[in-house]
Amino acid sequence: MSDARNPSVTGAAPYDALLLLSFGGPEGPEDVVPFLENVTRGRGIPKERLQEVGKHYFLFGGVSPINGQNRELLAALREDFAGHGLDLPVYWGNRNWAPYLVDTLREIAADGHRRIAVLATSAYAGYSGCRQYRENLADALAALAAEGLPRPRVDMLRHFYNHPGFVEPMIDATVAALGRLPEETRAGARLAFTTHSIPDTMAETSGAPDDPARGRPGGAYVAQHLDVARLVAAAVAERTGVADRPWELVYQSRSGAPHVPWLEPDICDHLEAQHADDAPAVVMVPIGFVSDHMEVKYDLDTEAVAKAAELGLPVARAATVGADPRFTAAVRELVLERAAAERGEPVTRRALGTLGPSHDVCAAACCPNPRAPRPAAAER
Ligand SMILES: CC1=C(CCC(=O)O)c2cc3nc(cc4[nH]c(cc5[nH]c(cc1n2)c(C)c5CCC(=O)O)c(CCC(=O)O)c4C)C(CCC(=O)O)=C3C
Ligand SMILES: [Fe+2]
Repeated sequence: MSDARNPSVTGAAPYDALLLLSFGGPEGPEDVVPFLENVTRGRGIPKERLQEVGKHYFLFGGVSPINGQNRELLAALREDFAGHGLDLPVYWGNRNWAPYLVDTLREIAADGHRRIAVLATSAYAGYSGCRQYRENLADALAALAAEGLPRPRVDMLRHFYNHPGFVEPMIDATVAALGRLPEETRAGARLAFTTHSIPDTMAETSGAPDDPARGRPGGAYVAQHLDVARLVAAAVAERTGVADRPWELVYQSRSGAPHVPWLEPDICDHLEAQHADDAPAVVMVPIGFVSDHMEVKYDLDTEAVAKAAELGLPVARAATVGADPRFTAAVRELVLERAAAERGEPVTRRALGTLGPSHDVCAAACCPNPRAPRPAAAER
């Protein structure tokens, strides 16, 4: 018997598995070049940029922290689900490194699962965090079909950038980072919210076709980040009693050819400008990332920290959400919410800020591929 008011009884039906879908990263020096080849296949990233990024990985022994973090998240999700009577197996597959998505989907199919909820480890709209994952799913499903295997139906869970379980840990992390600054700089310290830079054109076309931000400078990608930045800044103001602390949304990890415009300013240029403007200190808050992977470890903790040291500007970096129990609870909530919606039951979709919950099912024109249209799964 199912009871719509009690998720632990109703469970996640119609879903019979959750797939954690992520980027993947190298796990040793010999993995670095093949990993980068996987990432950049057909993307026109200059060779010099690839050599440069390869160096970032070699600096850390050729090991990206991202796979370890996903293993932690996977374990935390399983524990959270078990602790709340949610009997739903959780699988993990990546776009660019083992365990590869296609292998995980084969395993899911072999285990008899036919309807899968998918959580991409990417909080915001945009080609890289939305459609590209759905293209990867379409490719993997096509490979299963070619092998004569049953293809599970896959549904992507909505973007979680404004879910309280994602935003609240960031507020705590920002307050904690302020506390690590020299005491006399804390009240005047400024906040630099950082995210992955993307090409301007990719930003402008990000989001659903009927999203009011679509087509405006920065599109849904920037609008969503600004909403989160405002939320965190307002909560931090309340918690610290500093009402007018300056903040800005800035970017990092730019790649691509120099003549192609990408979102700016870069975090390092921003630190220089803050120093020139007599900022006593800056807290870098990586709101664009769900865990401390290479973008955070190198571009912020190594490069931006070195820039700040050169300037004599005190900086601290706020922690990412990682496997915070509020985040694993949010994932459980998103699964149960979508499952209820698929069963045709009324649902409450929790979301902070001004933009409301993101759509459940992407339109065919959501977050278009900047190069050429390709088949994508999980869309109307
Ligand atoms: C929006 C966004 C996110 C955040 C959302 C999300 O998390 O999904 C993200 C995450 C990540 N990006 C990552 C790594 C890389 N991204 C690259 C290249 C690119 N990223 C882009 C965008 C994004 N990327 C774009 C527009 C490109 C240009 C090429 C293209 O048009 O696709 C390249 C190529 C070399 C370079 O130029 O950097 C690498 C190695 C890793 C793994 C880190 C680790 O190993 O720990 C993660 C989590
Ligand atoms: Fe990236």
